[in-house]
Amino acid sequence: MIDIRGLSYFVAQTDNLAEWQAYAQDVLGMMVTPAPGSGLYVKMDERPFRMLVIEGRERRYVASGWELADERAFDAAITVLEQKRAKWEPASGGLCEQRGMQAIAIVTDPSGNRHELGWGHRSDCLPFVSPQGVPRFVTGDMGLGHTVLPAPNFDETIAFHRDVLGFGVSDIFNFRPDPAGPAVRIHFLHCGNARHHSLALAEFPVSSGCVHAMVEVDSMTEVGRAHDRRLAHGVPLSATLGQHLNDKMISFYMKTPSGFDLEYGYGGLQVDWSRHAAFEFTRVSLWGHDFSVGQQ
Ligand SMILES: Cc1ccc(O)c(O)c1CC[C@@H]1C(=O)CC[C@]2(C)C(=O)CC[C@@H]12
Ligand SMILES: [Fe+2]
Repeated sequence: MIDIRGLSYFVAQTDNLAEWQAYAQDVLGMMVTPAPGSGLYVKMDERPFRMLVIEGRERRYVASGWELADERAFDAAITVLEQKRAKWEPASGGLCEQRGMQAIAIVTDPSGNRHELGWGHRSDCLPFVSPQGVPRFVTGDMGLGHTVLPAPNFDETIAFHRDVLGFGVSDIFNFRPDPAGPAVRIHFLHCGNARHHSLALAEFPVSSGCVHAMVEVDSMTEVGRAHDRRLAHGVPLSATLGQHLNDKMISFYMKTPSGFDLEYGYGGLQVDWSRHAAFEFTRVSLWGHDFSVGQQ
């Protein structure tokens, strides 16, 4: 079984790096440095980056970077990919250099999402000093947060993530955009850390390549302060403040310059997986999270 430790980083693309730089610094409260070669490193903890923004014509999500413990775990992952006859490709030296990893195996899931499995992140451990005074983001061994990816080819995509990549199902939601109409499935998946979900798969296509990515702060005050900055900088709101039923996260959603949403939250559940039983929940949130604001 592949033993993924957490969401290490994601890669987003834009035709306007300056816009992403201002968004990261002024709204998210994160640090920005040039990435090796080209692009931007967005830093939110002691690692050099957790988001890599590259330049390209389309504004979109490019890839999810998943962390393996060490070279032995990486070799074991390759063995599993071979055994399960999953197509994979080694990343070039240049790509590993830009991602700051020792080695990366690139896989594409059955819905076309790109995943980079890597080991040995490079770090100078320089402290995170937020330009907006955000004390800290909740990362460490729980990874950068979570990502929600489109999975129109749902059954095969879930099977790939469970049986090949080794994710476990945390819980499931059957979303009915029209209460009388058919449900679209959203499954929440965990890996080798306590975060309730590092990945969710949603049974619909998304042109930007991602439904949303989530970052977590350690106080409600910081969610409120981020919301003030969103408003001050005119960033469109995608869902109002609310609290999820499954992971108890209190969050709001806003647009990123790459076309997908970013969830900015506090208080996500940390789970002891040996005691957890997966369940189906029937409401998005305990309170709030009006997604209709994003449609206006
Ligand atoms: C339901 C849920 C639980 C925990 C989360 O971190 C989380 O993001 C969600 C919401 C998932 C989902 C979404 O992100 C896009 C818009 C969706 C499809 C809705 O309109 C309701 C559920 C939403
Ligand atoms: Fe989320």
